[in-house]
Amino acid sequence: MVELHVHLDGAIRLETILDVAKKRGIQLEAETLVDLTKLCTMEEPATLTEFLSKFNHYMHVIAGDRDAIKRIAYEFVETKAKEGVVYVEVRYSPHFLANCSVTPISWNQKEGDLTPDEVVSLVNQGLSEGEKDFNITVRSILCCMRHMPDWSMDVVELCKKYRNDGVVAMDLAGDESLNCQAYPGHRRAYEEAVRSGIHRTVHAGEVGPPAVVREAVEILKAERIGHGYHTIEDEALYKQLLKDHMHFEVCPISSKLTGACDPDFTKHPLIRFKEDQANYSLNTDDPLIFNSTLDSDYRTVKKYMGFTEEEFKRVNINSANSSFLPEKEKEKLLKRLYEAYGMMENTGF
Ligand SMILES: O=c1[nH]cnc2c1ncn2[C@H]1C[C@H](O)[C@@H](CO)O1
Repeated sequence: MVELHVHLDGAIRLETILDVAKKRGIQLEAETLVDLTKLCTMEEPATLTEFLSKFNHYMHVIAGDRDAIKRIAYEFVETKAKEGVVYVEVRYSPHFLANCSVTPISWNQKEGDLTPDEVVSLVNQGLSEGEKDFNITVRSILCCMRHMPDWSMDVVELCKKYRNDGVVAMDLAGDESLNCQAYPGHRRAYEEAVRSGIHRTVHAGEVGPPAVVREAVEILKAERIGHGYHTIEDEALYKQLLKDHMHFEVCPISSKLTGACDPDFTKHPLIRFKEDQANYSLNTDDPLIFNSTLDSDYRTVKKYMGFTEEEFKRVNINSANSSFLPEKEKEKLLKRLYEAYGMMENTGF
């Protein structure tokens, strides 16, 4: 399987949070695994804002700690390898994990000496050690945050600096009610990304209207759309994106629990994407918070949306094709998939 949309800070092991908190002498609101699970995970549909508030319960444990940051990256790779993923692009905000050279410092941390730049270097180390030990390919995407436009230029500069060290693209995450007209910092950063050949994805149309998707494509020059469910409410835009083979990074379980989509999966926009043979991937988004795995997302769409093995193959080949790997590496990944699926190379979809 190929996974293109998963947040590193939404994919931390609860055991690791408990362990690091103990080592650092940090007080948590929950002291046992059972209580921490209740605190950090969601079972019922809520809102994106409620979902985003879950990060407040544990990010202060990991942020600012070099060992912890490297560890979550390494463990992430182990988890994905066990799930049967062969290629994954994992995303995070370097600024959220830093405690210096960033304003404001997040999660009520005291100022320290860990910069966003060093965070990227630590995550890269953890990911590449994991790649070697678990034999899968991992690349990363650095996130700008909607409410922090002053960080965005930094993010694109970090993408440029680490482009030969596993960083393949930039993203814009967070609360999409904050549009880019009001926040020109993001637009400037995305313009710089285009100029420098940095790949671009944008969270859009997850809970927001099709206008946010249009802005992502037309102004930010997004090459992929994070979620994008509400695109189908603007038929002309949707048809145009279908024609352009725009890639939608779909996260089924996430879309129910964040309140992005109707909780009745049989009414999900993904069904329309499937019927139209759109270009999309299937992803976990934040498996820690949704208490999910890539397998549970696949099982969900199989059970409620009539997904077949053929469609899963098509989805993964499209995902590999829409990955932000350079052409040569993309070809290698596609070859690995074709072989695993027992397909000839030219029988793609
Ligand atoms: O599904 C999401 N929509 C918008 N923002 C999100 C989602 N999942 C995680 N994030 C935010 C919270 C994380 O701290 C940040 C970077 O990974 O991205």
